Amino acid sequence: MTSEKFDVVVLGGGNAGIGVTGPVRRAGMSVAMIEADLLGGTCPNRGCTPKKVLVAAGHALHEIERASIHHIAIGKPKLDWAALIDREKDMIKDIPANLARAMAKRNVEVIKGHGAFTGPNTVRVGSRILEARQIVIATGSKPRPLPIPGAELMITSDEMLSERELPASVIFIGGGVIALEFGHVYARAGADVAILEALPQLLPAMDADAVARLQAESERIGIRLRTTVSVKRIEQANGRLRVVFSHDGAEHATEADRVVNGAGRIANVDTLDLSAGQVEHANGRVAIDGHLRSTSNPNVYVCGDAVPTSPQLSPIATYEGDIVGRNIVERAKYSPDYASMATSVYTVPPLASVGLTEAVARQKGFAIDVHVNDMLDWFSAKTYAETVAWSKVIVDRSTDRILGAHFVGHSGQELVNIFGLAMRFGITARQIRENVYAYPTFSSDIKHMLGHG
Ligand SMILES: Cc1cc2nc3c(=O)[nH]c(=O)nc-3n(C[C@H](O)[C@H](O)[C@H](O)COP(=O)(O)OP(=O)(O)OC[C@H]3O[C@@H](n4cnc5c(N)ncnc54)[C@H](O)[C@@H]3O)c2cc1C
Ligand SMILES: NC(=O)c1ccc[n+]([C@@H]2O[C@H](COP(=O)([O-])OP(=O)(O)OC[C@H]3O[C@@H](n4cnc5c(N)ncnc54)[C@H](O)[C@@H]3O)[C@@H](O)[C@H]2O)c1
Repeated sequence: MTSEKFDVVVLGGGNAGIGVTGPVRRAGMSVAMIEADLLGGTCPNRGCTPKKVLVAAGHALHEIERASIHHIAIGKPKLDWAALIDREKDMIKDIPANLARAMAKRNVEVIKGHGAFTGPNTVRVGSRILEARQIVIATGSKPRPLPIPGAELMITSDEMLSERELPASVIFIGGGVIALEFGHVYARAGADVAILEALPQLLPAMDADAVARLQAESERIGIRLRTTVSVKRIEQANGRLRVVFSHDGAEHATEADRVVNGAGRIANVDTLDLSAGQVEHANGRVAIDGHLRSTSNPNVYVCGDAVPTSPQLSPIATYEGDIVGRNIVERAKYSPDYASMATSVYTVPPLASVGLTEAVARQKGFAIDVHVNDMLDWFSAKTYAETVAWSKVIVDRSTDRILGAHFVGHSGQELVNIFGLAMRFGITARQIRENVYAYPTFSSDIKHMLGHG
C-alpha cells in the first residue's frame, strides 16, 4: 500500500490538535488532522461550552432565590430541563461545521476516522497510510475506569449533557470539578445530590480554605458530601442504583436514580498502538521531555489532555498545541510554563484559582504574606446579596509578586484573570493596589483584598 506524505499528522481535532495547526501552517508545512468524532473535541461539544449553558441556568436560579432581598416578589421557579438541554444542544450544534470551515481555510486536510501508529513515522486511518515527518498525539482524555463491580452502571458527563429528563437523585463518585459543577446545577434544579470523595478534601488540588467555603455553600443548597470514602460496588436496587462504600471503618449504602463517574479522566492513548510508533509509555502515560516530545521517538509530540502531567483544561490544551506547533517549526525550542494559568470551578457561585495554594507556597519555603478576606459585609457583596464572597491572595514577601490567588464568589472567575496577568508579567502587589479601577465593580475591591501594604 502506498503512503500519503505530510509534514505533520495530528491525531485528534480538539483544542490541542487545532492549536498545533496555526504555527505549522504559517510555516507552510502540509498538515493532516485525523478526527474520530466531532471536530472541536471535548470542550465545545461535550465539555466547557455546553456545561456552561447549564451552569448559566443554575446561576439564574440562584439570582431568583435571592430576589426577595431586592424586594422582588417571585413565585417558585420551574425549570424545564428538556428545554434547557435543547437550548444547550442548539447553542453548540454549528461548532464542528464552523471549525471544519476554519481548518479548510487554513489548508489543513481533516480526515474522519480513528488513527493509530503503524510505524515511527506512519499512521493508519481506515484504509489510508499517512507518512509524516512529525506526528502529534492530541487525542484528549476519557473518564477513568473504576475497577469496582457495577462500574458499567455509571454514566458520565456526556450523558448528563444529553439526557432530557432531570433525574430525581444523583450520586457522584469522586468529588472533583465535574461532580461539583454538575452537582450544583442539579441541586439547584431540584435533584437530590450526593458526592462521595476518596480523599479527605474535595477538589484536592485546590486551596483548602477556599474548598471549605465552597463545601459550606454546597451543603447550604442541600448537597450531601462525604470525603475519605472507599466505594466498594454499585448494584441495581428496585429500579434505582445503590452505591456501597466504606467510611470510618463501617460499611454504608446510598441509593439514587443515577450514579456518575466523577473520578477523573485519563489520557486517551490506549488504542494508538504506541509501541508500533516506538513511543515509550507506561500505564497509559506517554513519556515526554520538557518540550512535550516523546522521550523515545523525537518525531512525536503530545499535547492537551493526552499529556499525563499537566492540568486537563481547555486553554492549556490550546496553549500546549501552540507550543508543539512552534517546536515542530523551530525544533524543540519551547517548554510550557503553567505557573500563571487561571482556572475556575463553575459552581454557583464559582471557585476560581491561579498559582500556588497556601499549603504549597509554604511547602516550597516561600516567605509569604497571606491576605484572607471574608467579604460578605463589603458593600459590593451586600449590594448583590452574595451568599459567599471570599478571597485569599498569597504574596511573596521578598519580591512583592503574587504567588497565588483564590476566590469563592465575588466574580472570582473574572478577577482571577487579573491576578494571572499580574503573575505572568511580574506586576507586583503594590502595583495592583495602585491601579485605578472602575467603581463600583468587584475589581475595585482588589486593592482592599491585598490589604493596605
Ligand atoms: C464535562 C467537562 C467539562 C469541562 N469544562 C471545562 C471548563 O469549563 N474549562 C476548561 O478549561 N476545561 C474544561 N474541561 C476540560 C476540557 O474540555 C479539556 O481539557 C479539553 O477539551 C482538552 O482538549 P484536547 O484537545 O486535549 O482533547 P479533546 O478536546 O478531547 O480532543 C481530542 C480529540 O481526539 C479525538 N480522538 C481520540 N482518539 C483518536 C484517534 N485515535 N484518532 C482520531 N481522533 C481521535 C477525539 O474524538 C477528540 O475529538 C471540561 C471537560 C469535561 C469533560
Ligand atoms: N471548570 C473546568 O475547568 C472543568 C470542568 C470539568 C472538568 N474539567 C476537567 O476534567 C477533568 C475530569 O474532571 P473530574 O471532576 O472527573 O476529575 P477531577 O480530577 O477534578 O476529580 C476527580 C476526583 O475523584 C476522586 N476519586 C478518584 N477515584 C475515586 C474513587 N474511586 N472514589 C471516590 N473518589 C475518587 C479524586 O480524588 C478527585 O477528587 C478534570 O481534570 C478537570 O480538569 C475541568
